[in-house]
Amino acid sequence: MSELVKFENYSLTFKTLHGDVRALRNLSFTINSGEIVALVGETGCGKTVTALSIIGLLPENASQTGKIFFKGIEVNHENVKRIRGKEVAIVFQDPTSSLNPLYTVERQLVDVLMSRWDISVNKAREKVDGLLRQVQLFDVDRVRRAYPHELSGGMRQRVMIAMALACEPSLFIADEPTTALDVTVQRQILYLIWELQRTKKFSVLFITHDLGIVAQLADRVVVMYAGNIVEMAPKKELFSNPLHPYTSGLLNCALDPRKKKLPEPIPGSLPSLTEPPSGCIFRERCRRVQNDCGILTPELAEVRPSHFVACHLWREHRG
Ligand SMILES: Nc1ncnc2c1ncn2[C@@H]1O[C@H](COP(=O)(O)OP(=O)(O)OP(=O)(O)O)[C@@H](O)[C@H]1O
Repeated sequence: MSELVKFENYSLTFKTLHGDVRALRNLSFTINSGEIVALVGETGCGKTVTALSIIGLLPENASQTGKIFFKGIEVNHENVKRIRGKEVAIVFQDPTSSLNPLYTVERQLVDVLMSRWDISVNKAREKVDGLLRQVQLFDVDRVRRAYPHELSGGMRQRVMIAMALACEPSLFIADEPTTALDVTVQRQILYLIWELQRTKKFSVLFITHDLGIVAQLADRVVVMYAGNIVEMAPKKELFSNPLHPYTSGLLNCALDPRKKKLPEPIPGSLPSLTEPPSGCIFRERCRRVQNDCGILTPELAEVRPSHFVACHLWREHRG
């Protein structure tokens, strides 16, 4: 498998009136061609800004260090526009805010097709039916003419996915695409993404805090905590052998209908990103904290094949 996206010691800071928010710290990971990588972690841990960094959609108060490569070429101000909306398509949680309420579905798909492929309106119109069918919107005539408010949440999300497909991306980023939908529609949309990935072979960066989704969809999992990658492994390995206390905590938190008791939450909350604690970023909430944890920052290291963890507990196992 070749590397499609590579983060190399990438850090991102937001300058604010209350100080520097260290949103991402020293991220190093890859998304390979044709794989589904799940990015998981609590709200505010940096999942969305990681995705936005790939397509350079960052606000003016952001400053970055380190590098991001796309297909082996470093992403910069000049080439990022060729990547955004062309090589990389993104679908967000709330399709309502991503769609233009004043335009029909057809108009919005035509706009995307024309700007991506530099084709005529008529050529673009011809492609709309095919795209709607690919996302299983079979009532094509009605959907083409519909405004976003005339569609259900699930249908709107399918339209968003159709807009992403119109770009024929190499990377499809799905940022909590099912969080706003009810459970049955959620499953349908997930299945659709999975099926499209299998046929079109694009890579997927799937952002979620739902480990149930990860268990079904992902090939590999990257666990983030307060802007840091704390663990990274193939899905089966991560679920059967979680090494970081934070990952274990997340897995324990998952609701299991077979258990009689409510799962125990991870105590405490995310640390300040303006004044992060010294040493290990997770130590204030960790049940297995040791003396070293307050002094040394654990590095992400491979302790089993393809299994990386940033935790002093596994220091002896580093390769
Ligand atoms: N423009 C900004 N200025 C200052 N801080 C920001 C800005 N954008 C994001 N942040 C901060 O960066 C951190 C990471 O945010 P991000 O949206 O990536 O989290 P997330 O893991 O995607 O959360 P969620 O699951 O809620 O979407 C948060 O602490 C957030 O407040």
